[in-house]
Amino acid sequence: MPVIRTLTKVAKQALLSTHGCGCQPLTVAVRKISFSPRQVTSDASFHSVSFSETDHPKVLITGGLGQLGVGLAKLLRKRFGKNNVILSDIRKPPSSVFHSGPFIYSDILDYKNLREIVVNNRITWLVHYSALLSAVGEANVALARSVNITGLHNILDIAAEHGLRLFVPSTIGAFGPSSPRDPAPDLCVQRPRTIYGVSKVHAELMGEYYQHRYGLDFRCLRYPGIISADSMPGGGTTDYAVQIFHDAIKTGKFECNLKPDTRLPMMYIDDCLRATLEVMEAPADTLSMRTYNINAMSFTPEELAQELQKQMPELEVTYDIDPVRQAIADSWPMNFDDSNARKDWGWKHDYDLPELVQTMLNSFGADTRMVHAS
Ligand SMILES: NC(=O)c1ccc[n+]([C@@H]2O[C@H](COP(=O)([O-])OP(=O)(O)OC[C@H]3O[C@@H](n4cnc5c(N)ncnc54)[C@H](O)[C@@H]3O)[C@@H](O)[C@H]2O)c1
Ligand SMILES: C[C@@H](O)[C@H](N)C(=O)O
Repeated sequence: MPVIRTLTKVAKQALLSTHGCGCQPLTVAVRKISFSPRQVTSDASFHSVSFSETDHPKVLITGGLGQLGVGLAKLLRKRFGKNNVILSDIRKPPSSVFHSGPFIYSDILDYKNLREIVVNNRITWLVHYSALLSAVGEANVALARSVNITGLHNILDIAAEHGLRLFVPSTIGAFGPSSPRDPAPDLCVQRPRTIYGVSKVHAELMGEYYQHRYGLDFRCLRYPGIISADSMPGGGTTDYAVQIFHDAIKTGKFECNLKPDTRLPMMYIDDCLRATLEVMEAPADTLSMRTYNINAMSFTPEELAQELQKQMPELEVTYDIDPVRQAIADSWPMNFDDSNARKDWGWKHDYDLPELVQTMLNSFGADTRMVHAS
């Protein structure tokens, strides 16, 4: 590829001018030079902006209006200050979000616009949440390929060019039917059968490649299905585990689109967002790898319903299986081995199934009483 050829030439020239003999391995020289994988000319002068240890990061979150972004912004703003965390998306923010801190329009398919945002706001950390999830991805493969793969390429190049610390979430969906399922370790066969999963394996590999090749500070967690009370999921296979709370409280009934014995790894949103902050703050030398599984609990729809029924005995759960979602779920791990995250940077979850159910019901207030009474 011409870009790679140009980069190799630049790297070789830099190597020769710095070390004379040029006897160091090329990869070492490449890591030391903060050049961009895109838009590099042979006479470009490379420099990186340095920040003092006490500076807070300046964070940009892409795809920030989905299930996870607003909660992450809240957590990061508490830690780094309101104005140091910018939420972005292509959708119009609700007024509560718009008034809670900086929000900006950003389409990750628009490379120049992304670069302008990073430069003008002196961004140092990028959290890349934009994606099409597993079920909506299967319904629109072309768009999923574009957002999840082309969009990621833009993000990687911007991050490498501007020396950003980059977080890209991966997922249980990055595994497939030939992966070990109970539990899935960090390193094993990954042959997912969805465009979502394929794009996430691609993201893991590209991020790690950019880390080795260009010194990009890439960090990635494979999230389980995430459960939250005040934000709705964006079209995934694990959505049922959020919807059940809404329907239980509103109507006392829930129709599940997965079979009662479909076991999947799940996590309460607070654990997920805290893990994200923790891995972003972890000193680089504690990270023996750049893509980690994180785990909390693992349950089936039947087990979740039973836990809910302890507090809402009248809850009726029926099953009407969605074949697309069921096939996806059947190809995913039932459990995650996250021992490397626990060992390397001290990952520890707070919420198991009983605490999750209690916390979700508490978030919905006293509404459970209405169902009990009806
Ligand atoms: N929620 C989960 O259970 C879960 C589990 C594993 C991994 N993840 C990952 O975490 C990240 C966030 O997940 P989420 O649940 O908040 O997703 P979501 O589907 O709720 O939100 C994704 C956001 O991306 C935005 N988006 C779409 N196209 C865009 C574009 N061209 N430019 C900019 N933004 C665009 C959408 O408007 C949306 O707000 C995703 O990468 C997802 O793969 C989520
Ligand atoms: C698991 C995760 O990646 C997402 N919630 C999905 O089901 O697609």
